[in-house]
Amino acid sequence: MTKHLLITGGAGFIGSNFIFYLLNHTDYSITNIDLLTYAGKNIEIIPQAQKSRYRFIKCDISDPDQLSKVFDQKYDVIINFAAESHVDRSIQQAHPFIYTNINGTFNLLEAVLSGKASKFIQISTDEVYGSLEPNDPPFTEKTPLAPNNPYSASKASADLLVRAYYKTHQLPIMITRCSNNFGPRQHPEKLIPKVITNALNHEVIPLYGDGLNIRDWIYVEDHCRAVHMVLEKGTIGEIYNIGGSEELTNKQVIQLVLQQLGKDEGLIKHIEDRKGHDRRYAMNSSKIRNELGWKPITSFSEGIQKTIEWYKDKGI
Ligand SMILES: NC(=O)c1ccc[n+]([C@@H]2O[C@H](COP(=O)([O-])OP(=O)(O)OC[C@H]3O[C@@H](n4cnc5c(N)ncnc54)[C@H](O)[C@@H]3O)[C@@H](O)[C@H]2O)c1
Ligand SMILES: Cc1cn([C@H]2C[C@H](O)[C@@H](COP(=O)(O)OP(=O)(O)O[C@H]3O[C@H](CO)[C@@H](O)[C@H](O)[C@H]3O)O2)c(=O)[nH]c1=O
Repeated sequence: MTKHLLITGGAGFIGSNFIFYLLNHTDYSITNIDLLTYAGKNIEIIPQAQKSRYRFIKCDISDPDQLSKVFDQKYDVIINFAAESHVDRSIQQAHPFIYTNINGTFNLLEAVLSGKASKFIQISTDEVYGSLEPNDPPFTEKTPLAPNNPYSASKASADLLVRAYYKTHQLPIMITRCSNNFGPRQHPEKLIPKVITNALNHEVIPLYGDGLNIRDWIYVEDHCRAVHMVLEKGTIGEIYNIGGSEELTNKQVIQLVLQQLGKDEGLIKHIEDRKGHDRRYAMNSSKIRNELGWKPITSFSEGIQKTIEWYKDKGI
């Protein structure tokens, strides 16, 4: 029987890529709910052949009244991508992060508890584990949570609520924690789209601090494929780390993107560091690789080429 999924945050970067992935690779029906914040701009035209399997409802997941209206049917799965996602904004103003990332997740868990969906997948982040020193081994699913900024603290709080509903109520949940995504449809407040759009517009590229902070980059479609595998084959109650195993300093990332754009490094400008800036993230993904047979297939350089092409086509 065709599955009917409730996807939250499907107008954002990863959620929209995930919806396109599912529409192209499965026969699932999808209800996409999104508040359409400044980051929710990816409400795109769904091809005619797929329209009958898709609907969009504007909804704030933190508002129980609005949320109750989307449960005009029971869903097989809720996949929660909706979040305030930008660390710099959480340092400026934390309230929306608490409101959406914690309260929103709580409301969705309550909906599952009252029988409105059969399964719940929480889309989380490597940032909940905090920061690594240069020689530390990558994060595993057993690494203790140690978030360092309001965004990551709100995501870790949500993860703990998900865990608690599993332990207390045996709610059928799973959690995925992914490293830094890049690819089409990402908001240009994030590093890679900012480098691409600023460079194409001959604008300065701000590099925080010494530029030697390390992130583990993954092409968004590899993340989408991993979440799909967790949905199909994951074990209830489990956490799955997802990483690209492409550790690069921010300076290297910018240099590689500029090289592929044929642009000059003179555009890079070192600026004041981010407060509480995590030094290094790196993911050990051996659990999802060994248990579910997933691995990333797009190299950093190939993913950057596709991403650049998408932003150029969009007319930046
Ligand atoms: N971007 C990454 O590198 C990355 C890595 C790991 C995990 N994640 C997680 O993946 C998820 C998606 O991240 P993203 O980069 O696509 O974020 P995004 O900011 O691009 O998209 C978030 C979406 O959530 C929607 N939203 C915000 N508040 C809402 C609310 N109250 N109700 C309903 N919708 C709301 C926004 O309108 C937007 O469409 C987030 O949960 C994030 O924590 C992101
Ligand atoms: C926007 C910007 C960022 N940076 C630096 C800060 C970080 O070390 C690195 C990447 O920054 P961002 O693109 O904001 O991503 P980061 O803070 O790592 O967080 C991202 O990756 C996380 C997963 O690790 C996700 O959970 C977050 O939602 C997502 O936003 O680049 C700069 O040097 N200059 C910039 O202008």
